[in-house]
Amino acid sequence: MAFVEFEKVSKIYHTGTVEIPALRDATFQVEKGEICVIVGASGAGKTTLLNILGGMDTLTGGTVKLDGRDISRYDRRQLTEYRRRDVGFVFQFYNLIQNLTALENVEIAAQLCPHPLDAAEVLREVGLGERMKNFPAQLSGGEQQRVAIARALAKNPKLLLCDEPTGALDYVTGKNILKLLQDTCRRTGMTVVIITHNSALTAMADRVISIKSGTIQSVRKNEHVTPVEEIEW
Ligand SMILES: Nc1ncnc2c1ncn2[C@@H]1O[C@H](COP(=O)(O)OP(=O)(O)OP(=O)(O)O)[C@@H](O)[C@H]1O
Repeated sequence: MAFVEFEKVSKIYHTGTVEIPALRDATFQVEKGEICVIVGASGAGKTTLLNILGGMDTLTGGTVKLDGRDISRYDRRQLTEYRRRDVGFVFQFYNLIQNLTALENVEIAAQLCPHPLDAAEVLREVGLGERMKNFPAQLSGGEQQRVAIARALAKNPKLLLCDEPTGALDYVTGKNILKLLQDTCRRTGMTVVIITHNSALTAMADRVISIKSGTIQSVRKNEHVTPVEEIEW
């Protein structure tokens, strides 16, 4: 049994009388502790897939299991609980609370879950030991994304989901963030799923899933994972 299992997952959005098939029979698996990069063009269905995996959206058909649990049958309350306890999210635009310090942003998320890590310790691990008392506006984009990653990690989640985590960052800063994600995955054994349109990032992944027009095109295990610092794009 794999850690993440998508089995013939479909998602149809309805806007008025128009049906938009965002996912069609999506089937794939991700093993525990892997970095999985899901790559595809704009509109391919990446966010839809990530939202379903993160319990933020429901599916039209199929089955999604995480760690043996069928999350696709969860009701709203169970999904809320799942999002709180089991999933850490990192978004393109950080989504920090502006009037809380870096430390408070991490603490507030940690308070939601039963077995959080120490917020200050996690901030030190992402390289922000000296900036904990700063507000988001006093931090660079890369530092804000580090806070967002610390916030996700402090929940001690089963799964870390990242939606274009470097989309708002310059090249070097983006690379540092990806290195942090790769190092964190290796150090903690956490399963990390990253969605991106940048196919260069597939080199850093243990598993590469390519998606086009809502259909999984290929699922590939990467035999030669490249350290982020050696990837160029
Ligand atoms: N809430 C929604 N209502 C209607 N259609 C939607 C909704 N969300 C997504 N779609 C449609 O579903 C398809 C897949 O969208 P999705 O956002 O998953 O793609 P994506 O690969 O993440 O794209 P991008 O890289 O631009 O974010 C698109 O055709 C999109 O317009």
